[in-house]
Amino acid sequence: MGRKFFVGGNWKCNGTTEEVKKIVETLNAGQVPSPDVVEVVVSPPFVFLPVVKSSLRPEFHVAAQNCWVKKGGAFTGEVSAEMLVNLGIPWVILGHSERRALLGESNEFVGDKVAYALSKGLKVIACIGETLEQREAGSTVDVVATQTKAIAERISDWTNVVLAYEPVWAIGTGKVATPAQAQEVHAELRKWLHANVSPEVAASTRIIYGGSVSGANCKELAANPDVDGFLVGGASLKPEFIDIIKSAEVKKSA
Ligand SMILES: O=C(CO)COP(=O)(O)O
Repeated sequence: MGRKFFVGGNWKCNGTTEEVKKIVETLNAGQVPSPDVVEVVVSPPFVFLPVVKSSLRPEFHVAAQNCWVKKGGAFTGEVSAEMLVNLGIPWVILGHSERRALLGESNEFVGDKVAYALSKGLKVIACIGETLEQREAGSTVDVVATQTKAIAERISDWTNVVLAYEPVWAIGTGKVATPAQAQEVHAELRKWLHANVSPEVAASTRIIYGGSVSGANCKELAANPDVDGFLVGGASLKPEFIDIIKSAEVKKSA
């Protein structure tokens, strides 16, 4: 299997030049496990990608927070997958719930984006997750399976995909999923991949958790067998991100 622990930092729409410099300094000074144990990817806003890429320690990588669904052209305000490749940006986050909810990105649109980005050689952190209403209605597994299906139907190779389960009710709310809640959905997703894609893809695809992950709760979450890492929002802007990266050690000793 060998699913390497993955910790992503999604900076969202935050940061000034000065703040970005400070965050990078903190990341560069942090004592973290070796890249054999944990893969670290930080995702600043587009405008800061070049400076972060050039100043960040070399074993950490960068991700864009979005890209356009097809080849660039007359799409004002968009950034294409080709541009990210041209700048040497290896990763992109797609389908974040904030974009799904606020910008109306549908499952199909996200699936198309994932397929296009992969076809251009980008690695993709694909986000899925249910709202509170959906969870309370008992449809969590259906919702995340439908979101995953829209991706699975459009791609044939999962090697460069990390699936980020981010329950919407846990994002930016301080209300983290319990380790049992996270494990349950991750296990269901792996089961879905096993049945609908392949046993190999189910065994090798990293499924990471996002939603109010902090230095205080990361170890307990990381201890779950199907939690292969995190996508961190607010705490990725703070020094505690280093502690979250360190939670990879929990796997090593498991
Ligand atoms: O949306 C997230 C990461 O993509 C999670 O955000 P928070 O960690 O701030 O809840």
